[in-house]
Amino acid sequence: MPHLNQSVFKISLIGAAGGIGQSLSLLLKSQLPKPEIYDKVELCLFDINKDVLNGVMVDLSHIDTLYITLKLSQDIHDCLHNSDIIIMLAGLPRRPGMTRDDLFHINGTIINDLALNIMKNNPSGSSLKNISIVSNPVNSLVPLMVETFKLYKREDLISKVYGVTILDQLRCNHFTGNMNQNIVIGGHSGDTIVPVIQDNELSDDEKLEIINKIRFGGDEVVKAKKGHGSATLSMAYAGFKIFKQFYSLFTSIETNEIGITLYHEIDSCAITGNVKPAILQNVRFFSIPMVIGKNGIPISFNFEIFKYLMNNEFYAKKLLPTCIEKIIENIETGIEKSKEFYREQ
Ligand SMILES: NC(=O)c1ccc[n+]([C@@H]2O[C@H](COP(=O)([O-])OP(=O)(O)OC[C@H]3O[C@@H](n4cnc5c(N)ncnc54)[C@H](O)[C@@H]3O)[C@@H](O)[C@H]2O)c1
Ligand SMILES: O=C(O)C[C@H](O)C(=O)O
Repeated sequence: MPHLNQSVFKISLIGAAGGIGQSLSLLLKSQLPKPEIYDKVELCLFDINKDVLNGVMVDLSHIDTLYITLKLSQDIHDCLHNSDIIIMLAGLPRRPGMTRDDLFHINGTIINDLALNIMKNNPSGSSLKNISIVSNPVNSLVPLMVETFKLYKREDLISKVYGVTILDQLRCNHFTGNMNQNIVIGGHSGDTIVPVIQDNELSDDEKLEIINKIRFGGDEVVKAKKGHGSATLSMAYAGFKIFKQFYSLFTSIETNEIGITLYHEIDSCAITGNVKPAILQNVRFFSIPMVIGKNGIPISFNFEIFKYLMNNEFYAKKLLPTCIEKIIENIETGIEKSKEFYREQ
Protein backbone atom coordinates (compact mmCIF):
# COMPACT_ATOMS: atom_id res chain seq x y z
CA MET A 1 0.00 0.00 0.00
CA PRO A 2 1.25 3.53 -0.71
CA HIS A 3 2.48 5.59 2.26
CA LEU A 4 0.39 8.54 3.33
CA ASN A 5 3.18 11.09 2.93
CA GLN A 6 4.40 11.48 -0.64
CA SER A 7 3.76 7.91 -1.69
CA VAL A 8 6.05 6.80 -4.46
CA PHE A 9 5.49 4.14 -7.12
CA LYS A 10 8.93 2.83 -8.06
CA ILE A 11 9.83 1.28 -11.41
CA SER A 12 13.36 -0.14 -11.64
CA LEU A 13 15.04 -0.60 -15.00
CA ILE A 14 18.07 -2.88 -15.00
CA GLY A 15 20.18 -2.39 -18.14
CA ALA A 16 18.72 1.09 -18.66
CA ALA A 17 21.67 2.42 -20.68
CA GLY A 18 21.21 -0.18 -23.42
CA GLY A 19 19.34 -0.03 -26.70
CA ILE A 20 15.99 -1.11 -25.26
CA GLY A 21 16.66 0.59 -21.93
CA GLN A 22 17.07 4.05 -23.42
CA SER A 23 13.99 3.87 -25.64
CA LEU A 24 11.83 2.30 -22.96
CA SER A 25 12.95 4.90 -20.39
CA LEU A 26 11.92 7.60 -22.84
CA LEU A 27 8.47 6.07 -23.30
CA LEU A 28 7.95 5.58 -19.56
CA LYS A 29 9.15 9.07 -18.64
CA SER A 30 7.15 10.80 -21.37
CA GLN A 31 3.98 8.69 -21.69
CA LEU A 32 2.91 7.34 -18.31
CA PRO A 33 -0.13 9.20 -16.98
CA LYS A 34 -0.27 10.62 -13.47
CA PRO A 35 -0.77 7.84 -10.94
CA GLU A 36 -4.11 7.93 -9.12
CA ILE A 37 -3.20 6.27 -5.84
CA TYR A 38 0.40 7.45 -5.49
CA ASP A 39 1.76 11.00 -5.33
CA LYS A 40 4.57 10.38 -7.76
CA VAL A 41 6.50 7.86 -9.81
CA GLU A 42 10.20 7.16 -9.52
CA LEU A 43 11.98 5.73 -12.53
CA CYS A 44 15.09 4.18 -11.12
CA LEU A 45 17.79 3.46 -13.68
CA PHE A 46 20.67 1.03 -13.23
CA ASP A 47 23.37 -0.18 -15.62
CA ILE A 48 26.99 -1.26 -15.26
CA ASN A 49 27.80 1.27 -17.99
CA LYS A 50 27.71 4.32 -15.72
CA ASP A 51 28.97 6.88 -18.25
CA VAL A 52 26.24 6.19 -20.78
CA LEU A 53 23.64 5.90 -18.03
CA ASN A 54 24.53 9.30 -16.61
CA GLY A 55 24.08 10.93 -20.02
CA VAL A 56 20.75 9.17 -20.54
CA MET A 57 19.55 10.32 -17.13
CA VAL A 58 20.45 13.96 -17.64
CA ASP A 59 18.92 13.93 -21.11
CA LEU A 60 15.64 12.40 -19.88
CA SER A 61 15.51 14.69 -16.86
CA HIS A 62 14.48 17.66 -19.01
CA ILE A 63 11.20 15.99 -19.97
CA ASP A 64 8.57 17.91 -18.03
CA THR A 65 6.41 15.13 -16.63
CA LEU A 66 7.01 16.53 -13.16
CA TYR A 67 5.24 13.70 -11.34
CA ILE A 68 7.85 11.25 -12.67
CA THR A 69 11.26 11.65 -11.06
CA LEU A 70 14.41 9.97 -12.31
CA LYS A 71 17.05 8.37 -10.18
CA LEU A 72 20.41 6.97 -11.25
CA SER A 73 21.25 4.14 -8.89
CA GLN A 74 24.96 3.68 -8.22
CA ASP A 75 24.39 0.12 -7.11
CA ILE A 76 21.85 -2.60 -7.79
CA HIS A 77 20.65 -2.75 -4.17
CA ASP A 78 19.56 0.86 -4.20
CA CYS A 79 17.74 0.27 -7.49
CA LEU A 80 15.87 -2.85 -6.34
CA HIS A 81 15.02 -1.72 -2.82
CA ASN A 82 11.30 -0.87 -2.32
CA SER A 83 10.58 -1.41 -6.00
CA ASP A 84 7.05 -1.99 -7.30
CA ILE A 85 8.02 -3.14 -10.80
CA ILE A 86 11.42 -4.51 -11.85
CA ILE A 87 12.11 -4.56 -15.58
CA MET A 88 15.07 -6.70 -16.58
CA LEU A 89 16.77 -5.58 -19.80
CA ALA A 90 20.39 -6.26 -18.92
CA GLY A 91 22.56 -8.70 -20.81
CA LEU A 92 24.01 -9.46 -24.18
CA PRO A 93 21.97 -9.11 -27.35
CA ARG A 94 22.51 -11.44 -30.34
CA ARG A 95 24.95 -10.90 -33.16
CA PRO A 96 24.42 -12.40 -36.64
CA GLY A 97 24.81 -16.19 -36.59
CA MET A 98 23.87 -16.56 -32.90
CA THR A 99 20.76 -18.16 -31.47
CA ARG A 100 19.09 -16.79 -28.33
CA ASP A 101 20.23 -19.95 -26.53
CA ASP A 102 23.84 -18.88 -27.21
CA LEU A 103 23.21 -15.97 -24.80
CA PHE A 104 22.27 -18.26 -21.92
CA HIS A 105 25.77 -18.75 -20.54
CA ILE A 106 26.32 -15.03 -19.86
CA ASN A 107 22.75 -13.81 -19.36
CA GLY A 108 21.98 -16.79 -17.09
CA THR A 109 24.67 -15.62 -14.67
CA ILE A 110 23.28 -12.07 -14.74
CA ILE A 111 19.74 -13.36 -14.03
CA ASN A 112 20.94 -15.52 -11.18
CA ASP A 113 22.69 -12.52 -9.57
CA LEU A 114 19.56 -10.45 -10.08
CA ALA A 115 17.38 -13.12 -8.43
CA LEU A 116 19.68 -13.17 -5.37
CA ASN A 117 19.65 -9.36 -5.17
CA ILE A 118 15.87 -9.19 -5.54
CA MET A 119 15.49 -11.58 -2.58
CA LYS A 120 17.95 -9.53 -0.50
CA ASN A 121 16.26 -6.21 -1.18
CA ASN A 122 12.61 -7.24 -1.24
CA PRO A 123 11.66 -9.25 1.83
CA SER A 124 8.35 -11.04 1.92
CA GLY A 125 5.58 -8.43 2.31
CA SER A 126 7.53 -5.77 0.39
CA SER A 127 5.90 -3.58 -2.24
CA LEU A 128 7.23 -5.65 -5.17
CA LYS A 129 4.43 -6.69 -7.51
CA ASN A 130 6.04 -7.52 -10.84
CA ILE A 131 9.34 -8.79 -12.23
CA SER A 132 9.40 -8.72 -16.03
CA ILE A 133 12.23 -10.36 -17.94
CA VAL A 134 12.98 -9.04 -21.41
CA SER A 135 16.57 -10.38 -21.59
CA ASN A 136 17.15 -13.49 -23.70
CA PRO A 137 16.74 -16.38 -23.80
CA VAL A 138 13.36 -15.71 -22.16
CA ASN A 139 12.37 -19.42 -22.41
CA SER A 140 15.20 -20.41 -20.02
CA LEU A 141 15.80 -17.25 -17.95
CA VAL A 142 12.27 -17.17 -16.51
CA PRO A 143 12.50 -20.79 -15.25
CA LEU A 144 16.00 -20.05 -13.91
CA MET A 145 14.73 -17.15 -11.81
CA VAL A 146 11.54 -18.92 -10.68
CA GLU A 147 13.45 -22.04 -9.65
CA THR A 148 15.99 -19.93 -7.76
CA PHE A 149 13.15 -18.36 -5.76
CA LYS A 150 11.83 -21.87 -5.11
CA LEU A 151 15.18 -23.17 -3.93
CA TYR A 152 15.48 -20.25 -1.51
CA LYS A 153 11.87 -20.75 -0.38
CA ARG A 154 10.70 -17.37 -1.62
CA GLU A 155 7.34 -18.62 -2.89
CA ASP A 156 5.97 -15.08 -2.53
CA LEU A 157 8.04 -14.00 -5.55
CA ILE A 158 7.43 -16.90 -7.93
CA SER A 159 4.11 -15.83 -9.43
CA LYS A 160 5.36 -12.28 -9.98
CA VAL A 161 7.91 -13.36 -12.61
CA TYR A 162 6.91 -12.90 -16.26
CA GLY A 163 8.75 -13.33 -19.55
CA VAL A 164 8.03 -10.61 -22.11
CA THR A 165 6.97 -12.26 -25.39
CA ILE A 166 4.74 -9.52 -26.77
CA LEU A 167 7.09 -8.56 -29.62
CA ASP A 168 6.01 -11.77 -31.37
CA GLN A 169 2.39 -10.58 -31.17
CA LEU A 170 3.36 -7.24 -32.75
CA ARG A 171 5.15 -9.09 -35.54
CA CYS A 172 2.11 -11.30 -36.03
CA ASN A 173 -0.13 -8.24 -36.36
CA HIS A 174 2.36 -6.69 -38.79
CA PHE A 175 2.92 -9.74 -41.01
CA THR A 176 -0.76 -10.77 -41.15
CA GLY A 177 -1.96 -7.19 -41.54
CA ASN A 178 -4.55 -7.89 -38.87
CA MET A 179 -4.51 -6.38 -35.39
CA ASN A 180 -7.04 -8.55 -33.58
CA GLN A 181 -7.59 -11.91 -35.21
CA ASN A 182 -4.52 -13.96 -34.35
CA ILE A 183 -2.78 -14.62 -31.07
CA VAL A 184 0.75 -15.87 -30.46
CA ILE A 185 1.42 -18.44 -27.74
CA GLY A 186 4.32 -20.65 -26.68
CA GLY A 187 7.80 -19.32 -26.08
CA HIS A 188 10.09 -16.65 -27.47
CA SER A 189 12.44 -18.30 -29.97
CA GLY A 190 12.16 -20.03 -33.35
CA ASP A 191 9.91 -23.09 -33.29
CA THR A 192 8.61 -22.33 -29.78
CA ILE A 193 6.79 -19.26 -31.12
CA VAL A 194 3.30 -20.45 -32.17
CA PRO A 195 1.28 -17.80 -34.02
CA VAL A 196 -2.30 -19.07 -34.30
CA ILE A 197 -3.47 -17.93 -37.72
CA GLN A 198 -7.20 -18.50 -37.92
CA ASP A 199 -7.74 -17.67 -41.57
CA ASN A 200 -9.62 -20.38 -43.48
CA GLU A 201 -8.70 -18.80 -46.83
CA LEU A 202 -5.03 -19.68 -46.35
CA SER A 203 -3.51 -23.11 -47.01
CA ASP A 204 -1.19 -24.64 -44.41
CA ASP A 205 1.81 -23.78 -46.60
CA GLU A 206 0.69 -20.15 -46.87
CA LYS A 207 0.21 -20.04 -43.10
CA LEU A 208 3.64 -21.54 -42.54
CA GLU A 209 5.22 -18.86 -44.69
CA ILE A 210 3.71 -16.12 -42.52
CA ILE A 211 4.46 -18.03 -39.33
CA ASN A 212 8.14 -18.28 -40.25
CA LYS A 213 8.31 -14.53 -40.88
CA ILE A 214 6.97 -14.00 -37.37
CA ARG A 215 9.21 -16.65 -35.83
CA PHE A 216 12.33 -15.26 -37.45
CA GLY A 217 11.46 -11.56 -37.22
CA GLY A 218 14.15 -11.21 -34.57
CA ASP A 219 16.75 -12.72 -36.92
CA GLU A 220 15.68 -10.31 -39.66
CA VAL A 221 16.48 -7.36 -37.37
CA VAL A 222 19.77 -8.87 -36.16
CA LYS A 223 20.83 -9.37 -39.79
CA ALA A 224 19.80 -5.85 -40.81
CA LYS A 225 21.72 -4.31 -37.90
CA LYS A 226 24.92 -6.07 -39.07
CA GLY A 227 26.46 -6.81 -35.70
CA HIS A 228 25.10 -3.70 -33.99
CA GLY A 229 22.57 -5.51 -31.82
CA SER A 230 19.02 -6.81 -32.10
CA ALA A 231 15.54 -5.28 -31.94
CA THR A 232 15.49 -2.30 -29.57
CA LEU A 233 12.92 0.22 -30.83
CA SER A 234 10.12 -2.24 -31.59
CA MET A 235 10.92 -4.04 -28.33
CA ALA A 236 10.70 -0.83 -26.33
CA TYR A 237 7.36 -0.03 -27.97
CA ALA A 238 6.08 -3.56 -27.33
CA GLY A 239 7.35 -3.56 -23.74
CA PHE A 240 5.74 -0.20 -23.08
CA LYS A 241 2.35 -1.66 -24.03
CA ILE A 242 2.77 -4.29 -21.32
CA PHE A 243 4.19 -1.98 -18.64
CA LYS A 244 1.48 0.59 -19.24
CA GLN A 245 -1.07 -2.13 -18.45
CA PHE A 246 0.75 -3.19 -15.27
CA TYR A 247 1.14 0.46 -14.29
CA SER A 248 -2.57 1.04 -14.69
CA LEU A 249 -3.33 -2.10 -12.65
CA PHE A 250 -1.16 -0.96 -9.76
CA THR A 251 -1.67 2.81 -9.77
CA SER A 252 -5.25 3.45 -10.85
CA ILE A 253 -8.40 3.11 -8.78
CA GLU A 254 -10.66 1.58 -11.42
CA THR A 255 -8.41 -1.12 -12.88
CA ASN A 256 -8.77 -4.29 -10.82
CA GLU A 257 -7.46 -6.79 -13.35
CA ILE A 258 -5.78 -6.87 -16.74
CA GLY A 259 -5.90 -9.33 -19.63
CA ILE A 260 -2.46 -9.95 -21.06
CA THR A 261 -0.36 -12.61 -22.81
CA LEU A 262 3.01 -13.32 -21.16
CA TYR A 263 5.35 -16.24 -20.46
CA HIS A 264 4.65 -17.58 -16.99
CA GLU A 265 4.67 -20.69 -14.87
CA ILE A 266 1.38 -22.39 -15.75
CA ASP A 267 1.49 -24.98 -12.97
CA SER A 268 0.75 -22.59 -10.09
CA CYS A 269 -1.73 -24.41 -7.89
CA ALA A 270 -3.51 -21.24 -6.75
CA ILE A 271 -4.81 -20.70 -10.27
CA THR A 272 -8.39 -21.31 -11.23
CA GLY A 273 -9.82 -21.10 -14.74
CA ASN A 274 -10.07 -23.59 -17.52
CA VAL A 275 -7.95 -26.69 -17.19
CA LYS A 276 -4.45 -27.01 -18.63
CA PRO A 277 -4.76 -29.06 -21.85
CA ALA A 278 -3.28 -32.58 -21.86
CA ILE A 279 -0.77 -31.69 -24.58
CA LEU A 280 0.85 -29.22 -22.13
CA GLN A 281 1.02 -31.77 -19.33
CA ASN A 282 4.83 -31.69 -19.05
CA VAL A 283 5.19 -27.99 -19.87
CA ARG A 284 5.79 -25.82 -16.81
CA PHE A 285 6.17 -22.43 -18.52
CA PHE A 286 4.22 -21.13 -21.50
CA SER A 287 3.04 -17.86 -22.95
CA ILE A 288 -0.76 -17.85 -22.88
CA PRO A 289 -3.50 -15.24 -22.39
CA MET A 290 -4.13 -14.68 -18.69
CA VAL A 291 -5.91 -12.38 -16.30
CA ILE A 292 -3.74 -10.74 -13.64
CA GLY A 293 -5.15 -9.33 -10.41
CA LYS A 294 -4.32 -6.24 -8.38
CA ASN A 295 -1.56 -8.09 -6.49
CA GLY A 296 0.30 -8.79 -9.75
CA ILE A 297 -0.44 -12.51 -9.72
CA PRO A 298 -2.46 -14.40 -12.37
CA ILE A 299 -6.07 -15.05 -11.44
CA SER A 300 -6.68 -17.38 -14.38
CA PHE A 301 -5.09 -18.72 -17.53
CA ASN A 302 -7.11 -18.90 -20.69
CA PHE A 303 -6.49 -22.14 -22.61
CA GLU A 304 -9.58 -21.63 -24.78
CA ILE A 305 -7.46 -21.44 -27.96
CA PHE A 306 -6.46 -25.11 -27.52
CA LYS A 307 -9.98 -26.18 -28.53
CA TYR A 308 -9.21 -24.77 -31.98
CA LEU A 309 -5.62 -26.03 -31.99
CA MET A 310 -6.40 -29.63 -31.05
CA ASN A 311 -8.99 -29.85 -33.85
CA ASN A 312 -6.52 -28.61 -36.42
CA GLU A 313 -3.91 -31.14 -37.61
CA PHE A 314 -1.49 -28.47 -38.72
CA TYR A 315 -1.19 -27.27 -35.12
CA ALA A 316 -1.97 -30.45 -33.17
CA LYS A 317 0.40 -32.72 -35.11
CA LYS A 318 3.02 -30.33 -36.40
CA LEU A 319 3.54 -26.97 -34.75
CA LEU A 320 2.62 -27.75 -31.14
CA PRO A 321 4.67 -30.95 -30.73
CA THR A 322 7.80 -29.23 -32.10
CA CYS A 323 7.21 -26.20 -29.88
CA ILE A 324 6.65 -28.35 -26.80
CA GLU A 325 9.72 -30.53 -27.33
CA LYS A 326 11.96 -27.48 -27.63
CA ILE A 327 10.36 -25.47 -24.84
CA ILE A 328 10.70 -28.36 -22.37
CA GLU A 329 14.40 -28.52 -23.28
CA ASN A 330 14.77 -24.73 -22.72
CA ILE A 331 12.92 -24.90 -19.39
CA GLU A 332 15.13 -27.78 -18.21
CA THR A 333 18.24 -25.79 -19.14
CA GLY A 334 17.11 -22.91 -16.91
CA ILE A 335 16.10 -25.16 -14.02
CA GLU A 336 19.30 -27.20 -14.10
CA LYS A 337 21.40 -24.03 -14.12
CA SER A 338 19.56 -22.62 -11.10
CA LYS A 339 20.32 -25.82 -9.19
CA GLU A 340 23.96 -25.63 -10.24
CA PHE A 341 24.20 -21.99 -9.01
CA TYR A 342 22.45 -22.96 -5.78
CA ARG A 343 24.94 -25.75 -5.08
CA GLU A 344 27.85 -23.35 -5.69
CA GLN A 345 26.51 -20.59 -3.42
N1 LIG B 1 12.05 -10.43 -25.07
C1 LIG B 1 12.22 -9.89 -26.25
O1 LIG B 1 11.32 -9.88 -27.10
C2 LIG B 1 13.50 -9.20 -26.58
C3 LIG B 1 13.57 -8.31 -27.67
C4 LIG B 1 14.76 -7.67 -27.94
C5 LIG B 1 15.88 -7.91 -27.16
N2 LIG B 1 15.80 -8.78 -26.11
C6 LIG B 1 16.94 -9.03 -25.22
O2 LIG B 1 17.08 -7.93 -24.33
C7 LIG B 1 18.45 -7.86 -23.88
C8 LIG B 1 18.95 -6.41 -24.01
O3 LIG B 1 18.98 -6.02 -25.35
P1 LIG B 1 19.58 -4.58 -25.79
O4 LIG B 1 19.43 -4.51 -27.25
O5 LIG B 1 19.03 -3.51 -24.96
O6 LIG B 1 21.12 -4.79 -25.43
P2 LIG B 1 22.22 -3.67 -25.14
O7 LIG B 1 23.55 -4.32 -25.22
O8 LIG B 1 21.98 -2.49 -25.98
O9 LIG B 1 21.91 -3.26 -23.64
C9 LIG B 1 22.13 -4.13 -22.57
C10 LIG B 1 22.57 -3.28 -21.39
O10 LIG B 1 22.74 -4.14 -20.27
C11 LIG B 1 23.85 -3.63 -19.53
N3 LIG B 1 24.34 -4.69 -18.66
C12 LIG B 1 25.06 -5.80 -18.97
N4 LIG B 1 25.29 -6.52 -17.88
C13 LIG B 1 24.67 -5.89 -16.85
C14 LIG B 1 24.52 -6.16 -15.47
N5 LIG B 1 25.06 -7.25 -14.92
N6 LIG B 1 23.83 -5.29 -14.71
C15 LIG B 1 23.28 -4.17 -15.26
N7 LIG B 1 23.39 -3.85 -16.55
C16 LIG B 1 24.09 -4.71 -17.34
C17 LIG B 1 24.84 -3.18 -20.58
O11 LIG B 1 25.77 -2.25 -20.04
C18 LIG B 1 23.91 -2.55 -21.60
O12 LIG B 1 23.75 -1.16 -21.39
C19 LIG B 1 19.21 -8.86 -24.73
O13 LIG B 1 19.42 -10.04 -23.99
C20 LIG B 1 18.28 -9.13 -25.91
O14 LIG B 1 18.48 -10.39 -26.48
C21 LIG B 1 14.64 -9.42 -25.82
O1 LIG C 1 16.12 -11.63 -31.88
C1 LIG C 1 16.64 -11.31 -30.81
O2 LIG C 1 17.70 -11.80 -30.41
C2 LIG C 1 16.00 -10.23 -29.99
C3 LIG C 1 14.57 -10.49 -29.67
O3 LIG C 1 14.39 -11.69 -29.00
C4 LIG C 1 13.67 -10.38 -30.87
O4 LIG C 1 12.80 -11.23 -31.03
O5 LIG C 1 13.81 -9.41 -31.64
